[in-house]
Amino acid sequence: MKDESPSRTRPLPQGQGMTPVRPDARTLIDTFLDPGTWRSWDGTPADPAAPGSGYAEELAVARAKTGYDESVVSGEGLLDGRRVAIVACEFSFLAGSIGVAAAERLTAAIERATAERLPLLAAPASGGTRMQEGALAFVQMVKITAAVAAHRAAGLPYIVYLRHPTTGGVFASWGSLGHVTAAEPGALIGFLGPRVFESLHGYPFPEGVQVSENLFAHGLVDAVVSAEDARQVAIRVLAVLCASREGASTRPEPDERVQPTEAWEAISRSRRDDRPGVRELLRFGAHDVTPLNGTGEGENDPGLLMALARFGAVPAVVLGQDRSRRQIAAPFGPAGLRVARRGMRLAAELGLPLVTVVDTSGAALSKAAEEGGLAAEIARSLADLVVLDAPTVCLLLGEGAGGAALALLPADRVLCAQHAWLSPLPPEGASALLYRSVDFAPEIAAAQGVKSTDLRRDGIVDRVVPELPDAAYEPEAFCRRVAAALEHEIAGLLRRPPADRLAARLARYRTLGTG
Ligand SMILES: CC(C)(COP(=O)(O)OP(=O)(O)OC[C@H]1O[C@@H](n2cnc3c(N)ncnc32)[C@H](O)[C@@H]1OP(=O)(O)O)[C@@H](O)C(=O)NCCC(=O)NCCSC(=O)CC(=O)O
Repeated sequence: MKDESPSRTRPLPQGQGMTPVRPDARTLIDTFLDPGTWRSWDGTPADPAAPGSGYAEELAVARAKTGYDESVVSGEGLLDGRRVAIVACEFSFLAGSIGVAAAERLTAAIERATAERLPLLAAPASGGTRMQEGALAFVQMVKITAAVAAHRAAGLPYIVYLRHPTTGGVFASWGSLGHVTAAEPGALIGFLGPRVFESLHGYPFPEGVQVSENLFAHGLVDAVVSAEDARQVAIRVLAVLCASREGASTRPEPDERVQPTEAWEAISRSRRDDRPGVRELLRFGAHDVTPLNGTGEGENDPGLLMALARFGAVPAVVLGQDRSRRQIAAPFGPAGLRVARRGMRLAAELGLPLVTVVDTSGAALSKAAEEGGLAAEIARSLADLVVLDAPTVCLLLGEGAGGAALALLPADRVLCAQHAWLSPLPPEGASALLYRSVDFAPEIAAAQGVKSTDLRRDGIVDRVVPELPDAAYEPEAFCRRVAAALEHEIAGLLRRPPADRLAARLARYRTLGTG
């Protein structure tokens, strides 16, 4: 569709910095899609205004002024060669507000995307419910939400790019339901519009709250990116979310005999500062990596890295305890587990394999962690994982101390790096518990069967990935070896019927130690 609109861009409101312009809906769509591939799905919208009314006049003026026939645009195109559906608001048309006709256009487009099994991209920018249409407009958010929920329930991706400004019922419905959500830099994103707030209360809404960057800081959006970068994010995300779940056959499992190591030596090696962690695993062993941010519900934890990625051909949601953040952040706590549980839901909903990476010296032990529900969150994580409706692989990568490790353990297949370990407490803690002294940690570690080969012997681990002779000496090669093992395991799981996979997982944990 060729754009004839006179309002291709809009100036930013006062006080929003120096960025001079924001793209209108069609410019945004042109930025997103491959050139020349856009096809509109829009028919002539119904006219909700009584002829001769003030509202009819406003609609006529908006149409003449903007070149748009309604506040939303819908259609399809190619994104890096992949067919996608797209819906976007045009703010210059009555503030991108949603009345019955706009809601109908949105809902029909979402339903068509679902019927044609297309990934859906949404780019709202709106003052919310159209005030001229009142309560009937207000309840339209329900049908839009129902359509989004059905799209997601069909296992289809929904990606949201929040633009300046997104407020009210739009933010509180289809703007906040993305599997992945990005926001425009410096954009005003909030529930109640600040102008309305000030008029109602007589003082301004606090500055710096309803802005993309603050939403990111609170784990409410995954990224703050320009429209050009949002295109690249969407391409990478869809490369993972739409990747084949067939489980292409990989090379046969290599014979990975490992040299036996003393437990204490393994523990010492696992604690080296230069040992590769989940970040190095993703850098050297994965591609199409997109970090996700926070719970989407107002919490974040720098100790938990969540990302979409591919290992070779296979896609995955990766949830990893991030050793690189230990020095600068509080230890992994209940918020980290809530972030992890978002990743689990994402995997289950989209049928994506899940990879958990255990590398923790123990959970946060603090007032905040206790009051934040650490134990309950470990329990919920265990409960979610053990019955998760997705192929799951756990990688014990380094330290594996206590409930924080256990919370990410249950999986169809469990891999363990040669010098990784799993223990109910850090060995020093176990020594203190039994002997009121930390001095017996090496002996206790040896006796508790915490090292990789012991874990494999006991059926807790399926496969040990060698370190030659230590992951810290060969980080790149080690990470590639681990990634190849992950790809192999995931591909194998994808080839199994889901019901068999789940039954085998439950049987494994039912019989551990007794079988
Ligand atoms: C979105 C904004 C921050 C944009 O500020 P700007 O300074 O850029 O623009 P502006 O305020 O001059 O608005 C541009 C024009 O759009 C109109 N306008 C804004 N929002 C509208 C709406 N929802 N319905 C109908 N018209 C609307 C304004 O009156 C103005 O008209 P003119 O140019 O003629 O003067 C602000 O408009 C705002 O705070 N809007 C209210 C947001 C909000 O609280 N929505 C909740 C609605 S109830 C809802 O959605 C349900 C729910 O909350 O669950």
